[in-house]
Amino acid sequence: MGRKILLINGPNLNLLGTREPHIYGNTTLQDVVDAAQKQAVDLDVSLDAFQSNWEGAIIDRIQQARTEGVDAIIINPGAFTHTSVAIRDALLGVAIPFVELHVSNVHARETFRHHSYFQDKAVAVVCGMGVYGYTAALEFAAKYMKIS
Ligand SMILES: O=C1C[C@@](O)(C(=O)O)C[C@@H](O)[C@@H]1O
Repeated sequence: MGRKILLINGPNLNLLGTREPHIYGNTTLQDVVDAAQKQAVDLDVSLDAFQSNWEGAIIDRIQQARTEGVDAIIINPGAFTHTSVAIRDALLGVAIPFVELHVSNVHARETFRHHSYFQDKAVAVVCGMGVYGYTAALEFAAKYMKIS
């Protein structure tokens, strides 16, 4: 088995597929996770997926990742992207390389979405590819991302 990858989705991403479909599309989070699990088998990596609407739960999950030997994290922090120093600190605290992911092109939206507390620390930032971004990020994390 290859790398151990953790996929984290933050607040309101449980509503994917029904939430503002003109922005986020019609694919549900369950569909995204199922497709990612199939892709993980093909890529010979182990994938664990976690979603929470709670900042503290996301921080706890990130801290747990260190004890599990997770090699890489893919995170869509949702609105916490633009607010959370605490999640940023958690990612830096565990020192696990991560990819920041957004379904929508945040730079083409409201100005408050242009700033990210993660972008300067992420190995890569994926945005505006719709849910295909999850496929791209997983392939990158499994095959090309440098891990320490
Ligand atoms: O909840 C989200 C989803 C998002 O991270 C995206 O996937 O495009 C973009 C964020 O600005 C927003 O708050």
